[in-house]
Formats: sequence, C-alpha cells, structure tokens
Amino acid sequence: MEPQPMTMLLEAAALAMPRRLDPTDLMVETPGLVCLVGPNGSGKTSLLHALAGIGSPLGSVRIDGKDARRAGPAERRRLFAYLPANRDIAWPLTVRDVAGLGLGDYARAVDEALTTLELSAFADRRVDRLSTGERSRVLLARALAARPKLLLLDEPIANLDPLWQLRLMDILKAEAASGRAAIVALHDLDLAARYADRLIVMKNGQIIADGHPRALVAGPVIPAVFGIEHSEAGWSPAPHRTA
Ligand SMILES: Nc1ncnc2c1ncn2[C@@H]1O[C@H](COP(=O)(O)OP(=O)(O)OP(=O)(O)O)[C@@H](O)[C@H]1O
Repeated sequence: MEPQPMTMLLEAAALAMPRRLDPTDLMVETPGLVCLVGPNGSGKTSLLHALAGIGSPLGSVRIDGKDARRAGPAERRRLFAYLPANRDIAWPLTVRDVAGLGLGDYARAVDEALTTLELSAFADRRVDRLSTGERSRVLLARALAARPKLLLLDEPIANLDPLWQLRLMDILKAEAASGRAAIVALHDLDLAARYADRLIVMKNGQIIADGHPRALVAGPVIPAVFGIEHSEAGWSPAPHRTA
C-alpha cells in the first residue's frame, strides 16, 4: 500500500521576535514529535512564544491552512495548546477546575486527561496545595484535554520524577502517533534523542540544525553548541568549548 501523504500542519513564515528570535521559517507535519534543544537563552521559549502568538511576535503562523493569529478563542483551542515553563499557579481552584479552564465543552476529555496523568484521585484538591510536579501534570492535563492539533510545550518534564518523565514522553509519543504534532523544548538530550521524530537545535536565537535526532546527537553539532562531549559514561563538559 502506498504510504499516506502527511498532512501539512504548521507553517511559520519569517517568524521573529526582535532581540529574542531571528527570522525563522518552520514547517511541521503530522504526525510528529519535534524536540527543541539548545543552551539556556538560545531561544527555545521565544520560538514557542512566537508560535503561540505571545508577546507580539512578527510573522505568520498557519495551522492546517488557518491563520492561528486570527482564530477566535474556541478555534485557537482546537488549533494549539501552550504549556508555559512557569507552572507556578497558586489559584484557589481545584485540579478539575484548572484542567478544564476555558474548556467548557470538554468535560469528558478533561476527565480522560486527568486519568491519563493519573490525577483522578486529586480532582477535587486545590492546585495551590499540590507539589510542583503534580501542578505540572495538571497543566499538562489541560493541554491534552483540549485535543489540539498542535502541542507547544516548554520543558514539560521539568519537575517530574524519573518515572513521570518517561511516562510523559510516552504520552507525547502516543499523542503524536494519534495524528497530532508536538513541539517540545527539552534539556534532556538523551530523552530527546530517544523520543523525538525530529530534533531542532537552537543557538543565539536561531535554528542551527534540524534533522534526525540520533544522527544529530551522535554528530558534531550538539557537542559544539553545548560545549560538552559524549563518552561511555555519558555527557561531560568538553575541555575547551568550541562554540
Ligand atoms: N521578555 C523578554 N524580553 C527581552 N528579552 C528576553 C525576554 N525573554 C527572554 N529574553 C531573551 O531572549 C533570549 C532567549 O531567551 P529564551 O527564554 O527564549 O531562551 P531559552 O532557550 O528558552 O532558555 P532556557 O533554556 O534558559 O529556558 C535570551 O537572551 C533572553 O535573555
């Protein structure tokens, strides 16, 4: 059987944020889990912000042919969900309330997402009384519950324990396999190499490499960008930074 053509999902044309992100063209197709890696300050959050339309970015973003910037709130929820790096929510609301914020028609999907993130037993607890990792899972549940075409996730595994880091990457892989796209900023190169379908490497507000994760992680770009080197023991600082 002929392979099915992939759906063009996201097209970001000359997307930029002055002083934060250089003009960037990006096309992402479904299904796909795209990991963004790069040193601190390299522009991962800025790229996610620009894609999500946060902070008056320049350029245009089209998702399945629709201009994401012109979409109304309900349409935006179907197009994409954004998980910020800062999950420090201190609202006196329950887990179920927060997971369903702005998702009035999605009660069942919210319950399913709470189950996926193993939060059902917490559903009536206040989010401001949860641990940091638990709060992260609540906001992840909200992102998944909207069932958007595109997930934009900033360091979703930060604050998660090792088991939940792996579980979340499995969940994201399954989400991508079900026809979505996810663009995920990550600092863990090994998880990025293991799970991503595509790896984008950023430096100084630019995409400097974009390709197959294992090939990129085994090649010269990552060591040069981060100033690290790989051995049997894992990653370690390179004696002399080359980038
Ligand atoms: N609100 C802002 N206004 C101006 N410059 C900003 C703003 N936020 C970030 N920057 C700058 O933009 C650059 C990219 O920051 P960004 O947060 O996108 O990096 P990052 O790759 O996500 O970093 P990290 O790994 O530390 O989260 C940095 O030099 C940062 O100082």
